[in-house]
Amino acid sequence: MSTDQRDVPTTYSGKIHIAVIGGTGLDHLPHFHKAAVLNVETPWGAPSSPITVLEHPSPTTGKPIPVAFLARHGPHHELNPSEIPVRANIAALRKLGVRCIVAFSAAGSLAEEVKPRDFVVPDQVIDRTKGIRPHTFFEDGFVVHVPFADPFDKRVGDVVRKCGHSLEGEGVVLHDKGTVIVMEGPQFSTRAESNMYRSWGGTVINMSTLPEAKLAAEAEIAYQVILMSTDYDCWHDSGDVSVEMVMGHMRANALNARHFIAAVLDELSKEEHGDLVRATHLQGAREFGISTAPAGRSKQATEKMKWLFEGYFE
Ligand SMILES: CSC[C@H]1O[C@H](OP(=O)(O)O)[C@H](O)[C@@H]1O
Ligand SMILES: Nc1ncnc2[nH]cnc12
Repeated sequence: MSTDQRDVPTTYSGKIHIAVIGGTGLDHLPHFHKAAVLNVETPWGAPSSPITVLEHPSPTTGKPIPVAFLARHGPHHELNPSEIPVRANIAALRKLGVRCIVAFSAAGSLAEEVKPRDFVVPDQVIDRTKGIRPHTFFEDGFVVHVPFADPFDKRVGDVVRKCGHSLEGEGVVLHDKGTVIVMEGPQFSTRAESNMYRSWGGTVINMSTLPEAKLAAEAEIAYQVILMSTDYDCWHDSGDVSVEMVMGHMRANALNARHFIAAVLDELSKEEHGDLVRATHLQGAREFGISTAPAGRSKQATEKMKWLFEGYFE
């Protein structure tokens, strides 16, 4: 353990509403004050990594606003996309008070106009995971069906888009919408699959946006992912995707990615977004959407639900 880490508190008393989930090439956020590092246990196990609490001064009030940061693949990228304990990640963040997540992920481009190093703020998703990832909180005697027609939160998405465009003069290229195909992995696609996804209207492809977005929706958390294109996948004649290619583009564009996230955190820390980061527009949706009648609810599942949704189901 570094001296730096030894000195950081392991508890944090305030509520944290905003979180960033980082992926490949973005396993920490430097240049933020590290207020705490938390080890949170959930009924779904431990999250991918300890959760770092960063404090970000609000540009309007100067007040330090806490932001939770979680490295999706673990502190040393030891979890492949199918192994990520996504339920524990989302549950741990919700328990800390998080109601607004800005996720970040590398993605292959399926469209000529989305060049490597461009950013995409998608508005749709197609699920090509294979059912091997636990993907719901609502099971084992506690059935809830959640709307998912618009998989990302439009309000958070619009804040993210505005911030991305404000950085255009600094070399950020942003595509305001698109469909992300989420595949199982860890192998990349075949050429036939890549061409099929293009024919479906896919804009970009990755392995991590699901079930993350589905579980956030279940947990009444406003969620938007920012994708950075790191390759043209294998449909393109510029060379097949490899980890070296992904990492090369990610490293080369890391500064833009960090500026983008900092701009989003600046904006979300403003008082005018208080309701948005508390997701008051989503609040309470799960409490009354249960399909299972009280007599059919298992005690074990109900306990987990009470843990996750404090104050509901009393
Ligand atoms: C190292 S390339 C594959 C990897 O990159 C994408 O996203 P993330 O940023 O979460 O790592 C993709 O989903 C895969 O996990
Ligand atoms: N081409 C690709 N396919 C799936 N996931 C990716 N992550 C980055 N590039 C990718």
